[in-house]
This record gives sequence, structure tokens and C-alpha cells, in this order.
Amino acid sequence: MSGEAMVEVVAGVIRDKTGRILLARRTEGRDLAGLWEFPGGKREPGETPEGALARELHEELGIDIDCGAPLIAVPQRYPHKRLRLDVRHVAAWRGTVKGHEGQALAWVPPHLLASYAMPSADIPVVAALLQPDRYLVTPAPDLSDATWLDALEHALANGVRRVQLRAPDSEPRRWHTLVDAAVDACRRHDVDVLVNGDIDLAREFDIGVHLRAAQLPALASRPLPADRRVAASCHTLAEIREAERIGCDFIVVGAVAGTPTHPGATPLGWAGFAALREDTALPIYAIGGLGEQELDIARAHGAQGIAAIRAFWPGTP
Ligand SMILES: Nc1nc2c([nH]c(=O)n2[C@H]2C[C@H](O)[C@@H](COP(=O)(O)OP(=O)(O)OP(=O)(O)O)O2)c(=O)[nH]1
Repeated sequence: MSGEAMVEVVAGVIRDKTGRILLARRTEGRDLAGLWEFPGGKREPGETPEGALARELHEELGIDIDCGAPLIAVPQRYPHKRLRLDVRHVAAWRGTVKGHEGQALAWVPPHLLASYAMPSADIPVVAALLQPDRYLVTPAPDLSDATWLDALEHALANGVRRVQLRAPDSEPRRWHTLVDAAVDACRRHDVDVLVNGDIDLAREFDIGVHLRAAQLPALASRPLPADRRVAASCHTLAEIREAERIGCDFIVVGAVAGTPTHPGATPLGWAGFAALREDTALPIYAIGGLGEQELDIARAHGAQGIAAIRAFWPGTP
């Protein structure tokens, strides 16, 4: 099944002066007709991604472009094909945008992108545009509470925008007090905050919940409303299917590299990660022995970004 050839597709994020992003509607008679997509198309043999994108946007929209930085490349399996959707920012463009192939066009404010029906490969692309690329998982508060909260404040000041509060085996009353203070700090920084495992605690503080894989089978549906994040840690395709079934917003998958905290586990490697990525449209953070320096390679394998304890927690080696 994974032997089937991978179709290479390149698409562009084109913005106007007000920051709206251009979507095109796939015309009737084509695969995925009626869905909205980032303009682009298939790479031809011998073409670079940049060259293919420039050609496609000239043909489809009548514009000339300067290709910008890679955003994310999403491997994705559809019923009749496998493709890798390589999405690039368009740094600059010249000309007048017009649908040269009869396709409808829409300039969409970023916060409305998710309300457009798109192919499944685009769901991680929209998440990569809108949501944080780093997901801090807190270490257990071994030292004093003040030291732990101070480290959290530093991480938030360093630009972490999404946090999972996690403290395996912490004494419940101490943990409740710490979560209270941590939620307060995250709210002050306008940072997305989830608590590991404890759905009641998430409800009490009106925050998100990050579920362990073992918790998923017992849940009939997502335990929190749509405006609260529900995430899960997954290691296998079966666990990913459970996360999809209950309606998780995103998942964490690993371990990608070896980690000192799980010395016996066989790491997935980036190829193993990408193989799982192909079979789901959920946004995925890669975890396990990774840090900020792996963000580009993570995005190149379809990850939303990196989840880590040590790499994003100030003061850990
Ligand atoms: N341009 C573009 N294509 C996308 C996106 N998301 C996504 O799944 N695709 C898929 C749809 C197509 O299968 C393929 C792009 O092929 P294409 O648009 O150049 O060619 P086509 O219509 O003849 O493709 P097809 O019907 O033969 O699959 O990538 C996206 O955001 N932009």
C-alpha cells in the first residue's frame, strides 16, 4: 500500500495587502471538485518546487511570483492516490489575480480559513498557518513551586504559545494550587493551556485537556465543548483512529528520536512519523528527543511542530 507512487504537489499562500489569503475552488469534473484549496498543482518531472509553483500560478491566476519560505509539506493518502502537499509562502507577486481556468476565487481573512471545506491534506496546512509550532509539556515540579512557576513564566516570555500542564504523581492538592497559578500565568500571556489527563480539572479551570492514549477508548466523544482544546498522545495508527473518533483538535506523536526518559523504546524516526501522518488529517506535534532546531525538518514531514519538555523548559540541560 505505501508502495504506491507519491504525487508531488506544490501550493502557495498568497496574501493581499490586508493579510487575506487566496483560496481557489476546485472545478467540476476533477478529483475533490467543489473543495477550496491553496492555488498550485502537480510538479512536473525535473521541476523544482519553486519552479512548479511559479508555473502553476502563472497558468492558473496570471501572476508572477517570488517563492518564499516553506510552510509545511503534508504527506496524505486519499482513496485513489498518495500525495505530498508542499506549501510555500509567496513572498511577492505581480499582476492581477484572475481565475484563468474558470475556478472561483476567494480572499479569506486567516481566522475564517477553517470555515472553508478543503481537502484533508489542507487541514494541517491551515493549522500550521494559525496555530503554535511549539508545544511545551511541563516537567514534574520536583523543586519548589516558586521555581517551577518561575520557569513557566520564562518559557512564556520566550514565546511559547501552547502549554500542557503535566505532573505525573504529583500530590493532588499541591498540583491544584500549581495549576491555578499556571493557568493565571498562561491567561496573562494569552497562551493556550491544557492539563494532562484530568478532565474534571480542565472543566473546573475552563481550560483544555490533553488525554493519554489509554483514556481514549472509554470516551464516547470529546469531553469538552468545541471552544476548549482536546488533544491526545498517540503512538500507533489505532490510537490515532481513537483520537479522530472522539474529535480531538490535535495530537502528539512519538517518540521520533531516542529520549533519555524512554530508553528502551524504538524511535519512529522521521520516516515512521511521516507514514503515520499520511493516514490522518489531524494536526500533529512530533515529540521525543526533539527541540527547536528540528522545527524545519518536522514541518517538512508534515508536523505542526515540536512538543517537548526539556527543550522548552528554561534551566534544563
Ligand atoms: N493545488 C492544490 N492541490 C491540492 C491541495 N490540497 C490537495 O489535496 N490537493 C490535491 C488535489 C489534486 O489531487 C492535487 C493537485 O493536482 P492538480 O490540481 O494539479 O491536478 P488535477 O486537478 O488534474 O488533479 P487530479 O484531479 O488528477 O487529482 O493535489 C491544495 O491546497 N492545493
